[in-house]
Amino acid sequence: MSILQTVDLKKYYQQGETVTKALDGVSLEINAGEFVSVVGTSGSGKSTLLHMMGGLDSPTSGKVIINGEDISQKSAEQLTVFRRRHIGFVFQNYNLVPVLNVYENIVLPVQLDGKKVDEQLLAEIVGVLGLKDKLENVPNNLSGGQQQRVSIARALLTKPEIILADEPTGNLDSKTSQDVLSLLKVTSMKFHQTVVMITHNDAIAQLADRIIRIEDGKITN
Ligand SMILES: Nc1ncnc2c1ncn2[C@@H]1O[C@H](COP(=O)(O)OP(=O)(O)OP(=O)(O)O)[C@@H](O)[C@H]1O
Repeated sequence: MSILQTVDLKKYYQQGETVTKALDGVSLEINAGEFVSVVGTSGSGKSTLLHMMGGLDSPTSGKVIINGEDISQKSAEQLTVFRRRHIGFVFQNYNLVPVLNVYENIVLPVQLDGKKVDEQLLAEIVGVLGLKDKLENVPNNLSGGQQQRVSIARALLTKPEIILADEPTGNLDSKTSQDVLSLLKVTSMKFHQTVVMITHNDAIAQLADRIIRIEDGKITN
């Protein structure tokens, strides 16, 4: 069953006379539970695609359909709520709040949504990710790999159907990258999530169930 679909998605940027076709007619379908990587060289359109899929930016034309809903039709406020409830983001630079400890960082999106923290799920997630002993640390006292595991825990706790990861291992060495990604794979399977991960690293991409290749804003495979 398709959980995420893009239909002839285009994103053009105009600067003066120049038009950059960051996405130039991308149609793809991702099934529920799939772990997909999006691979392409620098400037090929990967981040633009992920931003459109996550409703962080709107397309020039085309559709993004998540769970049967066309998110391109939503207002900015509707999108904010939709993102918080359905999509988890993992970024290369972790995006943790430095003054909050690990526990506070992980529960922040749930609290922002006015929901009660599922402490049992949280305990399970931090157990799998090996963060049980780190809950009171602030991010600065953690290694890059640990910080990325915190950002994965934060994404998982809101129980999103889809996790969008933009170069999640971009700042990590290759051994830590493999460890963090294996954990992302295990946890997303355990909690029945779909993962779309951007990378320009072919070895990392191979860990996915399927690889989508993008070049000059077009899918090439
Ligand atoms: N806000 C913007 N204004 C103008 N051009 C943009 C903007 N954002 C992206 N682009 C252009 O769109 C194209 C695709 O950019 P995008 O960031 O999606 O590539 P990418 O594959 O993620 O690259 P990288 O791996 O270097 O992050 C590039 O040519 C980029 O310069």
